[in-house]
Amino acid sequence: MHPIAQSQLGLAVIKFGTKICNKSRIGLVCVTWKESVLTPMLPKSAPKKLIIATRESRLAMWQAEHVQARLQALYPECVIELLGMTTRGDQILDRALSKVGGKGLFVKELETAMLDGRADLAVHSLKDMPMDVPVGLQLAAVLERADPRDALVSNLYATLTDLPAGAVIGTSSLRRQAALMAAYPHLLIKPLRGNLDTRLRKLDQGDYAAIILAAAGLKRLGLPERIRAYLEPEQSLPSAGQGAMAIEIADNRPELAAWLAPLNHHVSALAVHAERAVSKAFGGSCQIPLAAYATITDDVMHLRAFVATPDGSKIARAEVCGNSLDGAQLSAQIIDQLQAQDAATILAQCLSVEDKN
Ligand SMILES: NCc1[nH]cc(CCC(=O)O)c1CC(=O)O
Repeated sequence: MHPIAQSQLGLAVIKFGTKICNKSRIGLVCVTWKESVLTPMLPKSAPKKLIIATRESRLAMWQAEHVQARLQALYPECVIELLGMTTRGDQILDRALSKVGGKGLFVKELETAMLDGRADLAVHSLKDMPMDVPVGLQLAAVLERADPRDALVSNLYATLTDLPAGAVIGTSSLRRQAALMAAYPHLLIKPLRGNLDTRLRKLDQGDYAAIILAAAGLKRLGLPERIRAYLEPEQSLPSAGQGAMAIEIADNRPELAAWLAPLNHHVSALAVHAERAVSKAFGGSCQIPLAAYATITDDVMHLRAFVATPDGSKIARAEVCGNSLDGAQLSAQIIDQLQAQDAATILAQCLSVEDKN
């Protein structure tokens, strides 16, 4: 196995395992390792002023304003301000994210603002957050997950099966690319970067026959009518955390963590933590085509994942069901299943493709 993959596999299981073991199973509220998964009661004190760091894309602003409104409802007396920031991920638009350093590019400036005391919290799309929360920071809450599915957006075609051979599909996600190329080898995938508005503009200019976007983002921007078809998990398994927003804070602010805890959605948090443990085991970046998606019904978690080569020619798939409080064990089982299908070779292939680029 690739040495990086090997060490990361071990690490993920141990850390996630620690988290679950620390958690009380008799109903007492207890904040675990770096990410809290249970929702405590509303704290007795209330914040006087909160500054929310956010990227300035329309989606990021919507998400920050959503959190602002939720907090305002909880703490009517509190002054809540937004601090808009540009990240390197917003600036570098001419290269695939997988080639310029991945997810951290969208969150670093916001994290620095919190560590410097210029902001109290940052609101992120959880999908864009690296699997390792940097030292000094923690996830304080995962909000209730919205639609996790990918969506087909096109001015010409209503479904993926309508697309003719040679049609150009826009996506810069290696996960979406691998899923599409495996199922529709006659389609051409071309990179598509930029925020949602930019991507939609490029589609409307005629650069692509269709593009794939997250349904949640389109709905948040008030553009559900742009969705021509939903890609069900069987067609395009979502990426870890897709559709969920997260709140990040400095880890030396327990009172702030308590103020934000009522926004945590327990079931969504259980699902995305399991997904992120799988993603982390395989490097947790956007450099490899990786999907991890959990649903929870009646306390039963159904966790699915795949690791693929970028062209979709090799795909390792795994699936497990179990108690939703056993996310750590379920993700470890998924990782084992993927390894048994030679995920390490797939991963090594991705990394060597990456080296050549
Ligand atoms: N990678 C960018 C990104 N980050 C979060 C979303 C959508 C909203 C979400 O998944 O919560 C998107 C757009 C997309 O993938 O189409």
